[in-house]
Amino acid sequence: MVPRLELEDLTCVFDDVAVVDGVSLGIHPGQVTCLLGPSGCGKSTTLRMAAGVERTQAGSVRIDGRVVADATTHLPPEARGIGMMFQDFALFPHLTAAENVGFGLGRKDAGRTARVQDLLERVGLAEMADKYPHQLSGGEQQRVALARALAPRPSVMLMDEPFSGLDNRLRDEIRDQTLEILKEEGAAVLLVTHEPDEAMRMADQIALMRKGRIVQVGAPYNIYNAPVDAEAAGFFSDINLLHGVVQDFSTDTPFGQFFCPNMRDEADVEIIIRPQHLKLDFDRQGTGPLPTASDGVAARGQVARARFMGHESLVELMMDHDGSILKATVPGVFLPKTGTPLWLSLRRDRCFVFPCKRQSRVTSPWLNSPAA
Ligand SMILES: Nc1ncnc2c1ncn2[C@@H]1O[C@H](COP(=O)(O)OP(=O)(O)OP(=O)(O)O)[C@@H](O)[C@H]1O
Repeated sequence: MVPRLELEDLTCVFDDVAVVDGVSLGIHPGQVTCLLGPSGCGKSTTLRMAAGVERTQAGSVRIDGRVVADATTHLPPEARGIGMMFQDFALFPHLTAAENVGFGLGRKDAGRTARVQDLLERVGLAEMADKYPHQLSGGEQQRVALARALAPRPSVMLMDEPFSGLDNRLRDEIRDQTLEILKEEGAAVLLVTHEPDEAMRMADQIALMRKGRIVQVGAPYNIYNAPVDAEAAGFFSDINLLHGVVQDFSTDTPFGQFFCPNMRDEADVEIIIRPQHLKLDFDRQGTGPLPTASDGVAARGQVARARFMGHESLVELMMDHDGSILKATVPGVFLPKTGTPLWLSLRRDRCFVFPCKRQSRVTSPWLNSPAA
């Protein structure tokens, strides 16, 4: 099946810098794709090229197989059959909620009133139809903006940080409502965000972007559980990072041996693990837990700090073997005193081993860097 929205090799150069560099992506009807990445990586510029607000310098944008932009073609945004929603909502202040929603529908459109009414009901604002934007809360304005963007039944929805103006309390609820309506409408959705949680919550597919390029595309589960590199892993959560050196396709660590297939001898490697995949155990007069196949060998440290985070506790251990700090999270309340000896093991199926990309070679092979 041809994707409804196809970006192929999109490139945008500003002042000799490629801020978007060969981006390709396909989005099917009813699918939400989140373009996720740090500030300045080129997400909005990509979206703006898809919308037609920014000219496409190289590559192409196709909607339902039709070229709407390439080096020689440029359909304006209103001729592309897209809905757009940006972070400032940009409602017309002199129009009521109902008039805002109906704005993109022709005055002679027979179904106009019914469509406006239906959308206002679905976003839970039927009672607010005659209110002006300044009489609505931030969350209500966001919902009017959503209804307005969806009113002409766009085949593609382009959304740039559409929830960033909302306070935290409202945001989750509105995200869920928005997702439900987007799914009902069946548009292909490209949503820009710099928040991993938002992408995990909303996306069928996440496209992770860095320095103008897409570095990984996949379902949230796959991106989280099989990151392409340490930076991708660190984008979604705090991580622990151990360094190792390859010898005979493996590296030895105080937590046991890790395989390093296809890596040459003497190569530096990084072993990444998220804090929730470390296991803590009591000291038992210095003996610690026995090694197991799934958790490898345990290593000892002393509690440097323990904090209660709400639904879990974060324990930082200073490791006996090199003085580095490793972080482990434990469900519920676990607040051992500073200096308490504890043993730490790593869930080996949750460790990622990557060639080290960093330029500076570390002095201690087991040094744990601050989380990315
Ligand atoms: N019109 C422009 N002229 C020159 N540089 C620009 C222009 N628009 C964007 N840039 C630069 O391109 C880079 C990418 O910007 P873009 O807005 O696409 O990033 P982003 O990933 O959406 O960031 P954010 O999450 O902060 O919005 C930035 O370094 C930005 O300064």
